[in-house]
Amino acid sequence: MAGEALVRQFLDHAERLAGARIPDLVAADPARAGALSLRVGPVYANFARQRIDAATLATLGGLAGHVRLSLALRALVDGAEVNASEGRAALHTALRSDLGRGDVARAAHAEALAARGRMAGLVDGLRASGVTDVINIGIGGSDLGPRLAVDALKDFGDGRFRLHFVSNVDGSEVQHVLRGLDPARTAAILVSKSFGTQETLLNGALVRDWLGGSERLFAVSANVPAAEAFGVDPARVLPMWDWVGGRYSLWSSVGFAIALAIGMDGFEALLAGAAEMDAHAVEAPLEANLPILHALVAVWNRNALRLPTQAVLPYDQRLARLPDYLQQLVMESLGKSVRSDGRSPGVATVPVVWGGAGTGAQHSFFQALHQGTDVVPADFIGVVRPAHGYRGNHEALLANLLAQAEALGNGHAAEDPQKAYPGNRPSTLFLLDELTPRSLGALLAMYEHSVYAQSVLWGINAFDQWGVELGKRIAGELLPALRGEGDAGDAVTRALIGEIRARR
Ligand SMILES: O=P(O)(O)OC[C@H]1O[C@](O)(CO)[C@@H](O)[C@@H]1O
Repeated sequence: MAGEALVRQFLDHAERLAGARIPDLVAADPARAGALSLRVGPVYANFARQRIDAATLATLGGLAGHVRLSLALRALVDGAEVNASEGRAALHTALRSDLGRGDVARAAHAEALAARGRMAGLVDGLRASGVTDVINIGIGGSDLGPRLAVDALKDFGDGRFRLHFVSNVDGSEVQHVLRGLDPARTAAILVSKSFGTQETLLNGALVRDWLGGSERLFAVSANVPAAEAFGVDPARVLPMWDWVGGRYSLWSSVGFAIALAIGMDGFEALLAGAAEMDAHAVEAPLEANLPILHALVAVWNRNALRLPTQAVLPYDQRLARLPDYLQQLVMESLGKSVRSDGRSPGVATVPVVWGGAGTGAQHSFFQALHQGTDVVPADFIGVVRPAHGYRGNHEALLANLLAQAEALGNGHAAEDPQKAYPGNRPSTLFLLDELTPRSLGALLAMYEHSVYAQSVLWGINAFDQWGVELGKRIAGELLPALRGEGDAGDAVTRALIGEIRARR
């Protein structure tokens, strides 16, 4: 079907479903809960509480076919130049899968395996040393992925190392981390794809000097000469490549801290979980493809229901950092208002991603989710089998998870309007059998593929981030002015600099 006809259909469905109520959709079809669910390895997803129906999904599937989503996924893993503005591939899948066809993908996979072998050697060396504490110094993708995985997978480590993270250029963070550590028993990993990031270089220099030498200084970078010039021994520099985006990089040597926390076997299991999702994303038909379904629902919520934000609500304290991680993955990837071909997408793109872990979040922002004027679609993520023996707690956690999705969807009538719940608030519910390296890998890869699929549907580049450059440049120009060396900034900034300087 031609594109315009599909868009017309999409708009017709949007109008039809604008008035539809989730409880009615559920009541109308006894098979809905099963029909709108999908399992891929350890990840189960249920879309029955989304404001969609079979006809909508057929049209969305038509749109996916129209933009050749399956071919686009294949092009991604094969190493096509999907990052057009930088003339690069985005081969994060090659870090964990050998799905890619052709020389480019195969060469990338071979390089990834070689780097992983070197990383395993460094892990062994550190384990055999007297080091007790390791600091990961990096920001954005060089921080959020390792931080999330180290936190989420604590139960899988033997506790050989205490892992610490420093990302902010705010000196309080590094001060608090260094306090109480012994430089003679601490190692630091500088993680920076570019090795040009202000925060990481400043913090890295502080820690390098604090360590009093470079024997316990490691680096992960695509800019090996800069890491060496910084004083890191080449034997302790692990490679990165321009074909891996920072926010897609935890599967590379950027995951060194993860391997230190859970061992190489655990790290390999994380990659295997992601590889399972890669194979599914590339091979499953559109209508039974979890990341594609997730992406179609995201586009539906953004463009048909016009919902401006998206909540991520893990019901597992170990996943408390997932909203932060997904904020970068989604918002840096999809925060674009120009298509790759230079045209306007013509529709809204990225939602604001936010969230927090249940049940704590229930006692902070859930009031607004239930009765606020904006409808916020949510991804709930629960874990069936806990890693602790407190059965009563876990049952209460799961009961809360199920209750919140039901309450948001169905609402509740009351005579007193203050006490009424409008409901009709869509959500997707994920269940992991257990939180393991494998299931975490599969879940994160699901989000990566969904983000890429959304970018293809909108025609935007998911792999560049030009929007972060201007602020960095201006900060560089303001630095001398803050020190009192000349003038910079506009009238407001100059007034603010004056205020700061007067109070120093
Ligand atoms: O790993 P690097 O090069 O230090 O970059 C850190 C982060 O900075 C960004 O480039 C944004 O400023 C992210 O995309 C990236 O993850």
